[in-house]
Amino acid sequence: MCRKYNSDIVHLSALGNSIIVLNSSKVINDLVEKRSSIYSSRPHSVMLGDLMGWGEYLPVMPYNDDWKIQRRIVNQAFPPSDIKRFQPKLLSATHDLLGILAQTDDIVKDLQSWAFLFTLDVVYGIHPEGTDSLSTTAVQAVESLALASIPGAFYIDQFPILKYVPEWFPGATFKRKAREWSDLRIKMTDTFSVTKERVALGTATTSLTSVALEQIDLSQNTREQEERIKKAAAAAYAGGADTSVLALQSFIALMLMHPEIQREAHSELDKALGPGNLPSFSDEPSLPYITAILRETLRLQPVAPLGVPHLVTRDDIYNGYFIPKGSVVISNAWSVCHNEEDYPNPNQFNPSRFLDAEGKHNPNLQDPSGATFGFGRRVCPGKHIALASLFIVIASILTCYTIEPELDEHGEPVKPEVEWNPEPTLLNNPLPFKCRFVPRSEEIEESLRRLESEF
Ligand code: HEM
Repeated sequence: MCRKYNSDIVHLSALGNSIIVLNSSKVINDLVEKRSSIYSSRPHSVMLGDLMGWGEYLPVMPYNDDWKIQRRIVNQAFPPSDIKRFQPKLLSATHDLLGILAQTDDIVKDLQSWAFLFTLDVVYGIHPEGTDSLSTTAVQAVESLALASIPGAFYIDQFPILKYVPEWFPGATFKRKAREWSDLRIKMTDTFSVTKERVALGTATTSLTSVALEQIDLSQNTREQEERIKKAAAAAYAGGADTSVLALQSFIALMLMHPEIQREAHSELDKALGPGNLPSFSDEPSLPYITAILRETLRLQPVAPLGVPHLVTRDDIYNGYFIPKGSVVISNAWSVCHNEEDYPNPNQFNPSRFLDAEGKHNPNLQDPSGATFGFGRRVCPGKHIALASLFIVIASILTCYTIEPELDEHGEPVKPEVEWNPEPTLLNNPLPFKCRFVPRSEEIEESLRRLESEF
């Protein structure tokens, strides 16, 4: 539509709702960034907000004073300038993952454990063993959030009156689902009490929750402050886990389809690290190709292609267009990331586009993380943690393994073909695929054995 009407701003009308789609960095910057005081709310969702109870949690709540306070809690714990304090936690979760990849029979499950391990540790300072019930609850709660966020998944959002239908009423399965999913939210939010106890005992490790608890103002209502920390922590936990898994799934799928790019990455890693050594965060400056792979993965397959919708809270005029208060605003990250002017041959997976002729970072090319983590005041507060965790896990997987196609019954490699889900989901996921993680050398196998014995 953007091309057809030669406009990077498009208006849609659906059941009386006004939807504005912004298709270029320029309009997104002009509106969602520069006029962020009126472009930062969220559309109301009956299913997510009222029935499942997520209405007072960061990703779902409207732009108000409570949002600002909860947002500050997360920003103070994750200042972009000081992600270092969480690096050991990210490294530890990555090493746990490395140990199991060679024998994996369910990649998605293993990636979920990695993401929940590091988010649980970063948000609550908890390091559970294996399939701990805390992770299981969180996986289910996040799954329920994702299902309820699928546009049009529940009629209730188009016909809010249905929320008064009793649970036993024929066809009211959405109400039973909402109750079960709300129970999961409550259980997950309660993870807070584990950290609170540890902080009181002096045994807590640094986490979003411990940092926030230490900053509680004892002269004010402490119960209210704790409630906000609880919700901010649960939002960060929920916001971080699924998204990171999807980014990593896309990376693995792209590596499977591009052995030539794996070879290039292996060569950079071997030169920078030497035989048998695993990467650490301090290696990042000498691994520009790995960073380029991360950027290109997020660009080609953005995790949230249409971002998360914002809501305009005041009438506005832009370039002669009237934008009514209450319009839903969709910042089209996909369109920004596939813009041919910035990224020639945008559908091609080509990490080298982010490097200059000497193989260093190309400062003239837009880093797609400016679009893939959202915009304005609602920009993802976990962005820097997410980028750090993805860098270390990508560098570590490529150091240890070659990602290869599965073998057929004759021992021949099956041609890898991965497709991404064409359904209108909020998050972009590759459809299920199989692959093998083949250790790259005996030295690496030895390092992996050492890791296993350490954990
Ligand atoms: C690859 C990983 C990730 C991606 C692609 C991602 C992407 C996003 C996007 C697109 C938004 C919506 C921004 C907007 O409304 O404009 C968002 C919001 C959010 N993200 Fe992330 N995210 C990731 C990881 C994380 C992590 C690791 C955390 C926390 C540890 C986190 C916590 C949140 C929270 C709490 C929000 C809601 C912010 C608000 O509404 O004010 N995310 N994220």
